[in-house]
Amino acid sequence: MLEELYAIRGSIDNFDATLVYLLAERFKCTQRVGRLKAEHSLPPSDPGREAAQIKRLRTLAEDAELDPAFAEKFLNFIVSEVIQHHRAIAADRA
Ligand SMILES: C=C(O[C@@H]1C=C(C(=O)O)C=C[C@H]1O)C(=O)O
Repeated sequence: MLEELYAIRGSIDNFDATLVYLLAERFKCTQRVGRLKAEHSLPPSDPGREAAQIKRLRTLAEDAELDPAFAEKFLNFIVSEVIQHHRAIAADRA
């Protein structure tokens, strides 16, 4: 039993590592978007884009048998952090 538990935990650790790498790459992209927005005086957030992302992710989550409410909450958590970064980038340029 313990052998199986440790094996499963090994996989969980690998998944967590990929999440960190995925998030790091995503934040590199959003930082670039933040710099572009600041250069062109665009607002930090884009509610229309966010609504489209939520709709898409909820469908993907359903297909993947992941709770769509959780997928939405998770995206919102990340996007609010991104918007704070964009505000900081814009403030640095002001
Ligand atoms: C990255 C952007 O800025 C914000 C952050 C988003 C995100 O993290 O996906 C999406 C929309 C924006 O509110 C963008 O406009 O594309």
